[in-house]
Amino acid sequence: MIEIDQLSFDYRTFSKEPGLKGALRDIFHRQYQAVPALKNLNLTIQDGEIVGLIGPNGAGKTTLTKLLTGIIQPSRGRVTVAGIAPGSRQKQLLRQIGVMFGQKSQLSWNLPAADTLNMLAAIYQLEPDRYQQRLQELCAMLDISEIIKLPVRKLSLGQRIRCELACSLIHEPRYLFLDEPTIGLDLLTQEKIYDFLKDENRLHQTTIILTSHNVRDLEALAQRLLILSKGELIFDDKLSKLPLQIKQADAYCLKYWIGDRADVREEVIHDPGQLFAKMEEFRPEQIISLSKTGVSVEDVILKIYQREKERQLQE
Ligand SMILES: Nc1ncnc2c1ncn2[C@@H]1O[C@H](COP(=O)(O)OP(=O)(O)OP(=O)(O)O)[C@@H](O)[C@H]1O
Repeated sequence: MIEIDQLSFDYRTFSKEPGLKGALRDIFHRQYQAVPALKNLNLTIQDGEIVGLIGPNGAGKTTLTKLLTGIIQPSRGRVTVAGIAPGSRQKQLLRQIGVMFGQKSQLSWNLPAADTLNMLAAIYQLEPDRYQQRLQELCAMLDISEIIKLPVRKLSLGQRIRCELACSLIHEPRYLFLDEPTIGLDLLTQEKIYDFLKDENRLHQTTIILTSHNVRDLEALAQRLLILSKGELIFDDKLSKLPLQIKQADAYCLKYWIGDRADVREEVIHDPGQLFAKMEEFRPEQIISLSKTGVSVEDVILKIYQREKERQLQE
């Protein structure tokens, strides 16, 4: 379980004066400022959950991931993962954490991914049989048996990301942190990654914290959505509970003819149940078209960002 209690984090920064004089002045009278990145966050994530984390640039998502993986320590408040403070960097916890950044690689450019996997097995002191078994499982699930033998520089982005995922999961972590895992990937490869992550979560009850600006990722995977804005949690619920009702936003436009073919009618129906009932009334040839319209989850999230920005400007 991940428990976050009144968690705050401030970066300490200073402004640099321009020119040589400014640089000299800075040495003796440096003006420090605290940049609040997270403010009094309260949150509990149960084991086995897939949680999507989203928010505008600068909202504090990376800071939260860094706190949860022990890269930085809280300024105030408390965070524990499996009952241990990540900042303590205890081996017992680090072995249970896997991290993958879509934009940063943990692979060596000139070496095959298999070498990195072997190195990780040594670092995590994986028992040889267990390692081989896990490697085979990941190779089969990610379809990388041949790819891991090639130098990383020869791989496509999609192939590399699949190898990165294998590296993040080779030690069977209970908590997986993913940051923009599908950035730059084509739709088909994105789907493959979604299927893999769903299987990994189902088979091993891996808790997944997914940070992404790609709403498709969140729709495909996240059982729960967290929206951060200016270091505060402004939404924590299922996607279907987004404030502008998605149900109402979804609309089905049914076009059909009755009597003679010239009598064409169009109806907009919101409830899928009603839609099916309506379609039962017709013979298949009477239905001219059926299309889905309405507001997408992406539109709703954009509206939330805009509303938050307006609220912050008014304050
Ligand atoms: N090393 C740093 N020193 C000072 N301020 C920082 C530092 N890193 C981040 N910040 C500030 O902390 C706040 C949160 O940044 P963070 O990187 O966590 O946001 P984010 O939600 O991950 O953004 P993005 O979507 O752009 O990656 C921002 O105001 C940012 O300017």
